[in-house]
Amino acid sequence: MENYNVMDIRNSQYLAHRLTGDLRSLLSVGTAPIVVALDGPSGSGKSTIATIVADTLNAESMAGGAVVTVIEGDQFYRGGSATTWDKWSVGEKMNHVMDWRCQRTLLKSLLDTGVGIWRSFDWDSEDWDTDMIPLKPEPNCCVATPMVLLEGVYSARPQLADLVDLRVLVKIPDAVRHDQLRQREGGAYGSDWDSRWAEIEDYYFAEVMPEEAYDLILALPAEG
Ligand SMILES: Nc1ncnc2c1ncn2[C@@H]1O[C@H](COP(=O)(O)OP(=O)(O)OP(=O)(O)O)[C@@H](O)[C@H]1O
Ligand SMILES: Nc1ccn([C@H]2C[C@H](O)[C@@H](COP(=O)(O)O)O2)c(=O)n1
Repeated sequence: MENYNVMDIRNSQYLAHRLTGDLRSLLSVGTAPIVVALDGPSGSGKSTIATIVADTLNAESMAGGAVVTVIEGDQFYRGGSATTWDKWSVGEKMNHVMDWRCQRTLLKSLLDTGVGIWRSFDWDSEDWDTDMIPLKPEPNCCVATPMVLLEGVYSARPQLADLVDLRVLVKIPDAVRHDQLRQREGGAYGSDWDSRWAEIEDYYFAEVMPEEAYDLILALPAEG
């Protein structure tokens, strides 16, 4: 019997397989470019799932060109210093943590012109935890493919709703998610992480985007 309460890459592969099937169907009926938001709490496996889905659908492409373009949500991180962060209300934190205006401009440009240009947060900068908000000097550029997959926590937020065709929530047991975060972040994942990031994620998934606000919940089957 499968155990869904332990960290196992097959669980992300299973979720990716399910999403791939749904997106394949959508691609056969939707008008390109179709915009999909892959949302879920930090560490739930969104990036891993998005990569598997895109690799699978792109490999199937008869014409040889990419079918799915993945845009990584953490490129839009704009959190700032802990001092500034602590002064904000939960709503202000949610509004600031990711630059949804930049995401909006990018998606709109992809839909209107077929091309999008933006600058990513520089996670390698010494200044990542300051109010300076370091951005990489060289811009990113992408062209619209039949499907654009914006992955990242808050990607299904109401401020982007008119540009998004399908809102997907990745839902895995919290204990597994915490193990995945611990694996990725190592020592950086501790009590500070919970107080700094989990508070707004909890607020967002309870008050702003509860499960019923999504078009698709990507969850592992109930055990039994
Ligand atoms: N099913 C899995 N089994 C084991 N490790 C996994 C699984 N899915 C993801 N991981 C690992 O867990 C970590 C978090 O996964 P990933 O980065 O895909 O999540 P995420 O939801 O995109 O996270 P964040 O939102 O914080 O960026 C990564 O180190 C990834 O390699
Ligand atoms: N080093 C850090 C610090 C903070 N985060 C936060 C920001 C989001 O709440 C979340 C990740 O967002 P996603 O990658 O899902 O778009 O965690 C972080 O990721 N890393």
